[in-house]
Amino acid sequence: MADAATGGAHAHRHADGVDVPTARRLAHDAGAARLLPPAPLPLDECGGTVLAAPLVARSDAPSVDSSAMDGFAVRGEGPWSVVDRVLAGAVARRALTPGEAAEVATGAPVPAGTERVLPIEDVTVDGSRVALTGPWPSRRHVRRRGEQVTAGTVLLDAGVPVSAAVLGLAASAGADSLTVRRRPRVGALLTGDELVTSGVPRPGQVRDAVGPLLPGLVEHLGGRPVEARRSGDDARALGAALDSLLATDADVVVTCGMAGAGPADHLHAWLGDIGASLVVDGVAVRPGHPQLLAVLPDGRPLVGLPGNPLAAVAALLLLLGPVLDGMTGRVGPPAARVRLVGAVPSGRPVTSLVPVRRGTEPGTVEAAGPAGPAQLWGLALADAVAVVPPGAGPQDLVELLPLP
Ligand SMILES: Nc1nc2c(c(=O)[nH]1)N[C@H]1C(S)=C(S)[C@@H](COP(=O)(O)OP(=O)(O)OC[C@H]3O[C@@H](n4cnc5c(N)ncnc54)[C@H](O)[C@@H]3O)O[C@H]1N2
Ligand code: MOO
Repeated sequence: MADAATGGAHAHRHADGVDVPTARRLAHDAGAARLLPPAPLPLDECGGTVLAAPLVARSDAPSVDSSAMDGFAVRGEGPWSVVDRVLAGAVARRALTPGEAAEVATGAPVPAGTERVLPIEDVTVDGSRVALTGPWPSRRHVRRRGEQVTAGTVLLDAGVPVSAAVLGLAASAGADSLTVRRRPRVGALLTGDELVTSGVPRPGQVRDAVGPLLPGLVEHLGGRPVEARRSGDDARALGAALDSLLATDADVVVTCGMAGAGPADHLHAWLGDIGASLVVDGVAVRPGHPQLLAVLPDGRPLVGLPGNPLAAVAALLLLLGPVLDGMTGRVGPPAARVRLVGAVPSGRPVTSLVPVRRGTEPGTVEAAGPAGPAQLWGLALADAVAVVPPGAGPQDLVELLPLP
């Protein structure tokens, strides 16, 4: 690491950097310090945001007593005379008296006085008379008003990500808009003189693999990818590219490459020069230990990804994810914990990240494929990344970080 960078640095650093739980907590705290303001948004613009206020039911569900079946709402003993017809969108003309029936559609309001709904398959209809063909059905097939939810019920707490199901629930609850925190805008800078963006690289060149994976992962982690710029390796080019990226409205900056201590790694020096605070400078994890998190003088977080592509993904999962959670107030589900079977790292002194997929035995996962730091094959076959803590044995449960 370049000494110049320690000027503005406050991170406590040992050989490898901080441990994984500490890194994730520091990243979450840095994001939470930049909590985005809550804002009302129309429902159709809320997908992928995070609730900033609880979702409260605005009405009872169902809003009236309604039929759960296509059939006949009846009162008293049969046979019944059919006096009304209530299809979806309509309301009954009048209450039923004993011996009367109304034809009803599923979801339609039942007339006042309805005791039960007889499904169409359980009755015979003769002109305006309807009779039960068999014994009384065991169920009444009437959904009572407020049976599912009563007005004022808190359906979801602040912090819940707005999924497709949440949009549907919000609509059912009568909401036209939601108070949410938008996706933080994530600007990126990919560094490296050797990078090419098409074709098979010539000797000395490397095909950029992080640029193509970045938008999908940023999106998966709750951000909005807005810019992906490139810079060569010299210090001035890096500084100019970062300055111009910071002039955009990005809420978070991600860099790729230059996270290490090599001769062309000018990121630490630039961070030191501008007076950034280095919050995480290295994490005790394989792959991805040179990852870093800084807070820029204007308060924006910068996540530095190592150049090796799987190491870059490690940093996205361990640092960018928690930063974005902090900025949006997102509260994820409790971590899934499973047993990692097969050839797995065991008894290592630092945390290992292993791309995994569901194992054949229930409740297990197995390594998905080859996963060296510069290798994405296993990741492409994986549905999650397992976090294997230092010293973990083959029987231990491990946390899964889901992949898109
Ligand atoms: N003396 C040491 N050398 C290295 C160490 C170390 O501790 N001591 N750590 C190694 C580890 S681990 C990693 S990871 C890398 C980190 O490197 P940088 O973040 O400084 O990145 P670069 O040097 O620019 O690149 C490393 C490697 O990755 C390739 N790369 C970069 N960007 C991309 C991209 N967008 N797509 C595909 N591949 C990319 C680059 O060509 C290099 O091969 O440092 C190790 N060295
Ligand atoms: O972070 Mo590095 O890729 O572990 O090799």
